[in-house]
Amino acid sequence: MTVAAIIVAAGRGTRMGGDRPKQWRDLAGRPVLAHAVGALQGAGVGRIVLVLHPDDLDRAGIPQGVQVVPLTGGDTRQASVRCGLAALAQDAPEHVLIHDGARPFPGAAMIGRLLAALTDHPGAAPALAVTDALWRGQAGLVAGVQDRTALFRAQTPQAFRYAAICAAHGAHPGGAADDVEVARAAGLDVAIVEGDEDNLKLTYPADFDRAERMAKGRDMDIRMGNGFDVHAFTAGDHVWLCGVKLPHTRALLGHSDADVAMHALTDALYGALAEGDIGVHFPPSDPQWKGAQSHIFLRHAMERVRARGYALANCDVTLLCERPKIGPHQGAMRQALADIMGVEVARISVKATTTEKLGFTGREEGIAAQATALLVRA
Ligand SMILES: Nc1ccn([C@@H]2O[C@H](COP(=O)(O)OP(=O)(O)OP(=O)(O)O)[C@@H](O)[C@H]2O)c(=O)n1
Ligand SMILES: C[C@](O)(CO)[C@H](O)COP(=O)(O)O
Repeated sequence: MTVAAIIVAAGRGTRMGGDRPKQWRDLAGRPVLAHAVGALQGAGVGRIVLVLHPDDLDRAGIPQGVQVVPLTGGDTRQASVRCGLAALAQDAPEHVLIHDGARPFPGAAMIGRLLAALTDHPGAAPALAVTDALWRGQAGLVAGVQDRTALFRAQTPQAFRYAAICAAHGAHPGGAADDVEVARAAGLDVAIVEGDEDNLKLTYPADFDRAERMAKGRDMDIRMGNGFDVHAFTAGDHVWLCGVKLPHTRALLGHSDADVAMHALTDALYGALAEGDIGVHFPPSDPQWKGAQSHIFLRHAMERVRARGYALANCDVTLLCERPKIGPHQGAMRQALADIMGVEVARISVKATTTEKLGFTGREEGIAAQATALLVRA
């Protein structure tokens, strides 16, 4: 399944006011937009198109690792979405998430629910059931009550099969509030997926105050884990370390591919979640894991991280060995781990040390690895 995201951020924020559009205002140390981009990246979305107003293309603080597309063809949200869809056309993804740049906190668990719903439906959108009583008002007085049964508050990202939502936008006359409206006009079913109270849209100044309080609280919701592993050498001609195959005079012995570094990192993630270790999830007594490639374990640990609503802030892996020399392969190892974990390479560190020829690693009887991982609420 290939997934891309479009973040529409070309609005002028007239209801919020202020010296710049709301998505460019500072929220706990970085622009609102950077929170939205970081949250989607943290949820594993690697390809993001950012639709910006032409006046904003030179602004400081445009997030890294995204494709920037200037708004053309109108000044509505819908025009912004169409620009984003067109930008994805050349290498079309199967699924697309369409998100407001003015919503800084789209949670990873909610994004997981949306993508899962696309298996059975062409569209899926997050929403919260209305729980307050609803009134009609007139001249400052309550003029009547409104039945709230089956009413929902719509959020973004709204998720679609890419080809279907492109066709729906192509056929729509314009004037839709969101992409669910466009999809429904084309006859597409859109599943309602549980939204998230934290996924607020910044519309008025009071929303910004609430977001600042939330950002402070979220920054404190962090979890740390560490992992340690050892594998002995045996006869062979290569080792797997951090997902990279290195020619060597020996191999590492193990039930799986014996990627000792990836095992330590996987255990650090499970440890941060207090969800046991690799042996609990993939018992060595189970023959199906014999010879398994270790990326299966690491991917599973990252799925658990996201399902619990966290994102990886950073991780740090240290290999303890005399040989093979790790330095020349550090870049490839960091990239391999980033690809498997679905995070930016800048969040991953790989380094190595010898043990000065002391102990079992010094005698080259095996390799040890340790890892730490820091998780933050997504
Ligand atoms: N021409 C537009 C209008 C809106 N948006 C984006 O659509 C999202 C939701 O829109 P809204 O909250 O209405 O933002 P604004 O249009 O900026 O706000 P206002 O209506 O108060 O001016 C925002 O991320 C906004 O930047 C956009 O990309 N292009
Ligand atoms: C798309 C949206 O975020 C769904 O709630 C919302 O409709 C966009 O903002 P607006 O205030 O309706 O312009």
